[in-house]
Amino acid sequence: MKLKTQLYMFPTGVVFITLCIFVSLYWVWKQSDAVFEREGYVAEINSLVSHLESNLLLYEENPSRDYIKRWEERHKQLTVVLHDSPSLPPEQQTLLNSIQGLNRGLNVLFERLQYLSRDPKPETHALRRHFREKLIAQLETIVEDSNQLVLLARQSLRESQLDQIYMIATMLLVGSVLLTALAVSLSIRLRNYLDLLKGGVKEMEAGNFSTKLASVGADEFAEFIREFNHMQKTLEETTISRDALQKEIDQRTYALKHIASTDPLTQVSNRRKLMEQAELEMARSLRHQEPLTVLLFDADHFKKINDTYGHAVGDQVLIHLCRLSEAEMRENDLIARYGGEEFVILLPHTDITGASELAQRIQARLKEQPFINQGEDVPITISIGIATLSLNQSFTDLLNDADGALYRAKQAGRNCVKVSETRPFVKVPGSSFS
Ligand SMILES: Nc1nc2c(ncn2[C@@H]2O[C@H](COP(=O)(O)OP(=O)(O)OP(=O)(O)O)[C@@H](O)[C@H]2O)c(=O)[nH]1
Repeated sequence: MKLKTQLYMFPTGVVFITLCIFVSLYWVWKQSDAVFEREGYVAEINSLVSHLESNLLLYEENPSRDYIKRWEERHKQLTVVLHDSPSLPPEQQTLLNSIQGLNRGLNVLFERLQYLSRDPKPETHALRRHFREKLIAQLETIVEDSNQLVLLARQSLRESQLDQIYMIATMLLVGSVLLTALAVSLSIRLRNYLDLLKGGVKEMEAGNFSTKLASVGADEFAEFIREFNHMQKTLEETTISRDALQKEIDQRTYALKHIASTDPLTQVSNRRKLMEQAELEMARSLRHQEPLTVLLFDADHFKKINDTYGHAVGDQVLIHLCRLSEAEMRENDLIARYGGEEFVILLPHTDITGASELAQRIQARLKEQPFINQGEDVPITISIGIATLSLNQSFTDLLNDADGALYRAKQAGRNCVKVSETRPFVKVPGSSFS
């Protein structure tokens, strides 16, 4: 059943019950009116009968023509009243018929009484009294019957009132039961649909757009659920395309970051990345009181290699130099091209000893694995300067120290390692720096 129909049933039911109650009350009012009318009618009959009775008594005392005339007038009026009766139910109509029969007999009896009244014989006296008593008895029977008619009318009204009360009570009871059942069914429907929707919204909130809500039937709720599913599908598609876009952006951002921080020839970090990373490592080194050392190396007589083999081979030699160095480094170490044929290796948690060992390993490896150009070894050596971080020193100062050591290595004949003589960063338990 459609929700609209179910909602319309409430006012329709209330209007129907109210109408029935009004009709019922109107019916009772009409019945009461009819009883009042009958009471008036019976009062009129009783009044005329009473007149006839008193007229009869007067006639008995003085049997004059005047009283006969009055009797006839009253009797005529009574006949007219009985003839123009209101419409009555069968039982009351039977009673009225009996009154009409009695009325017809009144004149016969009165005529006989007149006849006997004119006869002065003493033996007629008893007969006259008999007719008079019969006439009075008949008049009283008319009064009794008419009173009975009123009683019947009142009884019929009472029955009718009881019927209407039962009918109204039944209607109110049935109506309220039906409307309550309707309200309960509506509230269950509403609660079920709201629970369903709540589940759907929670799923969406959790990022799950694929769960479709079950739409049963063809009511407004089912229509709403279908619209909800449609919205969920649209959102799912939008989210998928947004996710794909975000993935693409992430990939491109990563590529751009890589390009921005990488030397295009050797694919090691560039100077910019070196500076960024150095800043982090210096802060970490100071915080954890760990040594931080740099290794600065430069290819020896590189100009000669370029001149001998050409610039392109010189490029390949630089790449070879980087790959060999990387092979000897730890994961946390960072190699960066500092400029031209000069490279820096940033060594966290490493002191001078560790850096010197690495420098020697790189030199040894270079000796073992020279660059080969067209089947011919290209002899290449490097000079290395090492410096470790001192207290209150900037990274530029540290590089300058390493550069000073490198200079000394060059001066010492190249292909060797020199260490900066600045005061190293020393870890002292229980205090900060020394
Ligand atoms: N092939 C190549 N050569 C480069 C690159 N960058 C710098 N160079 C060359 O490297 C050479 C460096 O020469 P110098 O500064 O005189 O030093 P060197 O010849 O290595 O001599 P020392 O450093 O004193 O041993 C120059 O000829 C530069 O042109 C590069 O990316 N590729």
